[in-house]
Amino acid sequence: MPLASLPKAELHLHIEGTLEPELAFELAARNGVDLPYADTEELRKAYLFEDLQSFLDLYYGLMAVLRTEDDFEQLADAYLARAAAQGVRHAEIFFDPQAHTARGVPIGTVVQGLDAALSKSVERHGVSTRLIMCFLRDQSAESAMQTLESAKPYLDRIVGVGLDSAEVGNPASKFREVYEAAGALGLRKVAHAGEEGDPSYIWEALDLLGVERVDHGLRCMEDPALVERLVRDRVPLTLCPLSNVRLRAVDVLEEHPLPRMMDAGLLCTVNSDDPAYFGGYAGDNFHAVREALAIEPERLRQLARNSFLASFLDDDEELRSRYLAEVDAFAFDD
Ligand SMILES: Nc1ncnc2[nH]cnc12
Ligand SMILES: [Zn+2]
Repeated sequence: MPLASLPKAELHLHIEGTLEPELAFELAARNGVDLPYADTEELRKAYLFEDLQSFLDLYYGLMAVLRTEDDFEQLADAYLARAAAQGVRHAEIFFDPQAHTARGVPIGTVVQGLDAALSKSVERHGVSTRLIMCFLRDQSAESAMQTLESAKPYLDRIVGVGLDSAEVGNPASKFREVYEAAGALGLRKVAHAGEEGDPSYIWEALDLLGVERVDHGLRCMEDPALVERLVRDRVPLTLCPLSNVRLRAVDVLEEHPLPRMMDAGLLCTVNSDDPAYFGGYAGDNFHAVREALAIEPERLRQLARNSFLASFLDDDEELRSRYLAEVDAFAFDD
């Protein structure tokens, strides 16, 4: 079987980051939104990012086209179809409520629209799903708390909370209270840390927020004590190799620390982050790291196993076992 069909879980995926230019223009026309680009080609040409912030500016701007439940359903359904075609069997999907409520789109519209796609995903695409609500770390702690409060009617559809957006200058400590409150509501906890921020951002996510998984975690390699802690506690890292190149967290994929991270005993997973912007979905990321870093088949299998082990499928161990058996049975032929 081709590598793309290696069964895998995607654990670091922003649904808003799956908005392909074609769909953006379709939704813009439907909703009467003017985009500052002539066509999809011109929009794609703008995808040359210098860092995280230059990406976020474009990313939040393009979200203007997402307005109705149907828009969110269509967005999520298109992602699930693409992910399924690249071997994704389970997806834990981030969304950014504040990026929509700030534009007057209620959180209920977002969750109900996404849920309309997610609730049909097993049947339509053979992909099980979970939904994770992220707080924007460049907004205030009060806004995060209000967002958690506004999500209360929808918590049966949300498995956990995350933290994303501009990292440097917005440490995890700012969100200690809201994570405590989320934990008290039974929500799982993850956070972006160590993408652009130094290792202290990862320490804070672990020690102050009590996260179970670290999104990115790339810069942990600068701190041996931190690596030791992550290995000891088997804290999964959701790495996004193509994203790291596009946002210049690493210069070239050939220099990505993934092999060294695996050698160090870290529980690494490979994910796509914002695939419409960074040049590839989950299977494309696996393919790219295999080519650039010469990762051998048994290590690719380990990455796929890790994705299910790191997932929040502990509420369905039978399903997790089935997925792991699929990974073990996979025969590489390319
Ligand atoms: N890579 C990333 N880092 C932080 N926030 C994000 N939001 C969407 N993608 C992100
Ligand atoms: Zn991310």
